[in-house]
Amino acid sequence: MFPETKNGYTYEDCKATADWLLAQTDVRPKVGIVCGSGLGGLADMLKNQVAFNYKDIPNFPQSTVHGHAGRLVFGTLKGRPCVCMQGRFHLYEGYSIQKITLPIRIFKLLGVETVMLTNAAGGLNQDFKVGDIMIIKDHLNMPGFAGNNPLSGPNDERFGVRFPCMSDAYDRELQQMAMDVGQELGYGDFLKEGVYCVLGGPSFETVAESRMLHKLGADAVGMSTAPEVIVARHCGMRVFALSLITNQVVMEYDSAEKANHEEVLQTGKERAEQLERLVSTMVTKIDQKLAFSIVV
Ligand SMILES: O=P(O)(O)O[C@H]1O[C@H](CO)[C@@H](O)[C@H]1O
Ligand SMILES: Nc1nc2[nH]cnc2c(=O)[nH]1
Repeated sequence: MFPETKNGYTYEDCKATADWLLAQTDVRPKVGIVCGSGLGGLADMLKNQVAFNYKDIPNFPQSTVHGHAGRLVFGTLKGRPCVCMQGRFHLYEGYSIQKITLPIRIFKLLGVETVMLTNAAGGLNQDFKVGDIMIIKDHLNMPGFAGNNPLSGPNDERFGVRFPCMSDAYDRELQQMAMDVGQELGYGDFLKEGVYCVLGGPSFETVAESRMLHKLGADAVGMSTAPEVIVARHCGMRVFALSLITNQVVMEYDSAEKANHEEVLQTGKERAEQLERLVSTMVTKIDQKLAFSIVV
């Protein structure tokens, strides 16, 4: 419906999409959620849903990956207004990095203040097990090292500054809240924290690549999230992100294990319930915190 400029969408394009959505729902979301591979069940938890297929939303790309339904769902999670991407976009689908992060700017223009992202990732940290939930405390943005950053191109100050700080990208209070909620829910044994590394994909890592990433300080590796985080922080939203460790990355040449998307989706199914409870409990606490900060 709108032309994609060389460097992505303009502020006005994003605003047109946000206004189109706002005209069709009374929900005014304060929290925006992005569901990772096989983790779309979170969106199904929303009550009083108003849902849009991506193909019907002006400017939106289409989901092409199994495990990403391709729906934007508005509704309430435990009474709190939310919007949820049931399916995200990845560089390897052939979209530009500006296009895969476009929904995050639309979140901002919908009124979202906090973004919560989930992903499926391979475990590099040798203490991690399949099924662990890793609270992301930092990232290594490998496509960014090669110049593929979602903020490349002209900067529109209405979104944010030219050179945004990323040393505080992952909100520390929300990380602590996740730890506390996880302990309350009895998840202590499988709740971890660590550094997420994004690669372009879609091929999984070689043994040499995995060993290198581990040495560089990455605890988990995937093909998403960091570009979305950069865009969210650029436009001033708070960010919380977690990885479900869906597979153990192969680090030895004599291993019989082979990374595959079916295992990723299967692990997602097995941990879905706990992950959904963690995120939905956090949403209620974030909301209370916002209400409190308005009162004082
Ligand atoms: O990051 P999400 O979308 O959870 O998906 C992860 O799972 C897929 C590989 O199985 C890749 O797309 C990887 O990024
Ligand atoms: N790159 C990468 N992405 C993943 N997503 C889920 N598991 C993996 C993995 O092992 N490697």
